[in-house]
Amino acid sequence: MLDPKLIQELINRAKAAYEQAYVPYSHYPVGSAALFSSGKIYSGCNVENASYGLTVCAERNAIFQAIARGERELKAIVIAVPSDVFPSPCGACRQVIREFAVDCPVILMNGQGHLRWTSLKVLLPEAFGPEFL
Ligand SMILES: O=c1ccn([C@H]2C[C@H](O)[C@@H](CO)O2)c(=O)[nH]1
Repeated sequence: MLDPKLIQELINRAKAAYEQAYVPYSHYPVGSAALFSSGKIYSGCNVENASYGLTVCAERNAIFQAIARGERELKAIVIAVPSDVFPSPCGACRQVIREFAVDCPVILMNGQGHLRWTSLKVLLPEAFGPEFL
C-alpha cells in the first residue's frame, strides 16, 4: 500500500508541475507526478505547441522523465488540475502508463484538492501491453 506521506508528496509534486504548464492555447494546465519502483518521483506538465497536434500531456512528460533516468516500473501516478472537474488521462497516456505498469493506482485531483482514486485496469481494461510481443 502507498504511504500517506508519499501520496501527499506525489500530490505536491503534481501541483507544482501544473504551475509550469505551457498552455497558451487550451488554458488547461495539467500536472502529473509518477512514483517508480526506485521510490523516486518524477513530475511533468503539459506542453502545447502552435502546431496543436504536437502537444504532449503532463502524464507522458512525467513518465518519460523517469524512463530517461533508467526507471521501468511505474507504481502510482497522480494527475492534478487547478480546475473544478476531475481530470482524466487521454487514451494515449493510458497506453503509455500500461507500458510500465500492468496495473497501478491512478489518483486524480481537482482544484479543490479533492481526490478520486481509480486504477489503470479500470481506465484501460483488457489492455494490449509489452508481454504480448
Ligand atoms: O490527462 C490529460 C488531459 C489533457 N492534457 C492536456 C493536453 C492539452 O495541453 C490540454 C487540453 O487537452 O490538456 C493533459 O496534459 N493530460
